Amino acid sequence: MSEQELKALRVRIDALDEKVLELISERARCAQEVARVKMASLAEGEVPVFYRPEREAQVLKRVMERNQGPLGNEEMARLFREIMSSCLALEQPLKVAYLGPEGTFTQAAAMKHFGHAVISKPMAAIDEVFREVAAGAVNFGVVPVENSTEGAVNHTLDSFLEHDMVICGEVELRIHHHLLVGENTKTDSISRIYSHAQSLAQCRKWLDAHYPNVERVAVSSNAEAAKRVKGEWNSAAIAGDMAAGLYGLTRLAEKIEDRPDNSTRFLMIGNQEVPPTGDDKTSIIVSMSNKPGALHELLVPFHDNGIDLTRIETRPSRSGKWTYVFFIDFVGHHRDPLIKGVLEKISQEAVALKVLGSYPKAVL
Ligand SMILES: O=C(O)C(=O)C[C@]1(C(=O)O)C=C[C@@H](O)C=C1
Repeated sequence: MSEQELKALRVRIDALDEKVLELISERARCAQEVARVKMASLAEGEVPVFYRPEREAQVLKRVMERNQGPLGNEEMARLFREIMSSCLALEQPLKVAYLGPEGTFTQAAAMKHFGHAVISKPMAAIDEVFREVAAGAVNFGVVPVENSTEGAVNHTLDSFLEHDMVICGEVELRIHHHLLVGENTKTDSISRIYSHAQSLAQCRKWLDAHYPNVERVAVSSNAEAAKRVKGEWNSAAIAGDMAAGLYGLTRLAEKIEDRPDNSTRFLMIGNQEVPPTGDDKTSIIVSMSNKPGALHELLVPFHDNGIDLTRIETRPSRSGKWTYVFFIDFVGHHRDPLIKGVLEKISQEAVALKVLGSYPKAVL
């Protein structure tokens, strides 16, 4: 390519950038107008709701449907995700608590869902994320709920039993783990590998094959593991890209998770009910009386109405030894007449039924 051709293309890019800039600014002004309208239509004592997850899901879906490349759908949606995040910040900067410290996969999930224009607050434990939301110190919280290799994150499920929380969104993240070392690490004398217990489990076979006699130390998060390695010459950490970047560690081995499709699902928790989008999921907690056939009774209304169950999990209930609660996710919104009927049927048989929330299926 000649210098002249390159120059001409850059002139075109500059002109396009100018238009993009103008359009983004126009969009941002529109969002400011939306905020004004929302404020003006408030009833006496009503609190404005600026963040609208159902609308955001629709915007992102539309972008993906209309995109004709060459950028991929996900790439394009990610760009719009950030534009919307900044537009929302003009209306109201969202405060989001997540399972920290900085550099965790949960932080990456929070950014994927809300974009980068939020004020994010790392918390030391899952329960603290719930408490921070309950106390009103933040608008939303982000917690991991299940991993495709290791299953349920029990701390999260148990926290739902203790707090009244509304689930308002979900996000799925592909989890890639790396073996990370610091600049002072003697890589042939590694005697300890730090990581979160879930991550150690997700890399169990790889560790058995490559570091069978090395001590595995479970710490509170992958980011904490990365932090520790920085100051030690004989240790390594298993963590992801964000933690590696944050603590300046290098990858001794990449993508060491036992299953290549290793993914984690995260939930956004808050106090805000989300209206239907037409492509939603609902999460409920049910406790049944301890009698034969109770689980069958619980599942029949779903089957009879052709409702797609996406997950069912059992946890010990807090109210008695050997009694259980079921966490169930299914496709549909609790305001759909069909789902309403099913929930009514279940509540007739159940000891207790709590709808944790209906929310748009993950778009990104
Ligand atoms: O449509 C709205 O209610 C808006 O506030 C606008 C907008 C956007 O930028 O598109 C911004 C924030 C909301 O979460 C959803 C959408």
